[in-house]
Amino acid sequence: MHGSNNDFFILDEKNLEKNITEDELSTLARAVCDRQHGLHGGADGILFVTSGHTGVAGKMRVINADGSEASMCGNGIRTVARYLNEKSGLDEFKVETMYADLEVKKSENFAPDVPAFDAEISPVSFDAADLKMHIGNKAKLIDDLIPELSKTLKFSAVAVPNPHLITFVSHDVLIGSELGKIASYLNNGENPIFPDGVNVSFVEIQEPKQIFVRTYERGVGYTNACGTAMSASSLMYVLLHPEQCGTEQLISVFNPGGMVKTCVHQRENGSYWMSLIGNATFVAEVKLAQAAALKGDFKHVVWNETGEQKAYEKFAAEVQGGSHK
Ligand SMILES: N[C@H](CCC[C@H](N)C(=O)O)C(=O)O
Repeated sequence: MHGSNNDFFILDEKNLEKNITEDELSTLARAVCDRQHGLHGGADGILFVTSGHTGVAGKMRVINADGSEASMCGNGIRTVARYLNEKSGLDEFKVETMYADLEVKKSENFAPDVPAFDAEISPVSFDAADLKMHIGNKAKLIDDLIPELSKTLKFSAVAVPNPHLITFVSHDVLIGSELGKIASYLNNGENPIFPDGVNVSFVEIQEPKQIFVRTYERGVGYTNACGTAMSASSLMYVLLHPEQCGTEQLISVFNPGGMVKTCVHQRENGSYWMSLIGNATFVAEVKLAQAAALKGDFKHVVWNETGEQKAYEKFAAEVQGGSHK
């Protein structure tokens, strides 16, 4: 399944032939997601769906393509919401994630045969501890320089709850090589600033309430879109450009894979959360022996396409015209 062509294999614990260990789950993700030797061209990660605790329709765990686990996945939770909606018949429910049970609900289709869901993105924190960020004794980083990374770009760091490093840039910088350089340094090999890595996004403001977000993801690399990054970028857009957009206002967020809508909300206690509204496209139903999958042997996979991808590509082509890309 995918959200904005940020694609995942959804693995429902109920379909396992036998229990899977933590190591096997990590090995499985690396095997099936590999873009060269993986399953049907690979994916950006595995979303492992289990029953979860009372009060939720299911639980989502996020395993990146490199086998690392993340606390949240914005595009992913919309696809899990669709998966659970079709299993349960519920249009509005909660999904358990590592740090919170999040509200999801079925939305209006974005286009014919492009189903959409609305997901709560929360909790949000600016604290260095929650970001596992070390920049001197800074407790937060809001629109500030990190000289080790860039002499000119100003960054903001926010956990939603997975960690994001965001900077607002010109179109030329957005499409340049700076993002890859900075994100590779922070994610591939040791670095003292984000020892656990961080998702890095460059954001271009195209017009009021319309931004373009390009992300290099921790544990994956460049993706077509990153839902939590688009949500975090929307929050920083509202906080740093209040003259253009406030809370409770819809933002169009374009990305290399398509477009989503976001909205920033602030609770009575001052904390923020975001709505992330976008497609949840079901590409194919996949059947494969568990032992073969673990070995990266995909010769006997059964792959049944749903036909939805065509409709999504048509939608993405139409909206990209609107993003003065
Ligand atoms: N790579 C992310 C997890 C996947 C998030 C992304 N695919 C999304 O849609 O939010 C991390 O390690 O924090």
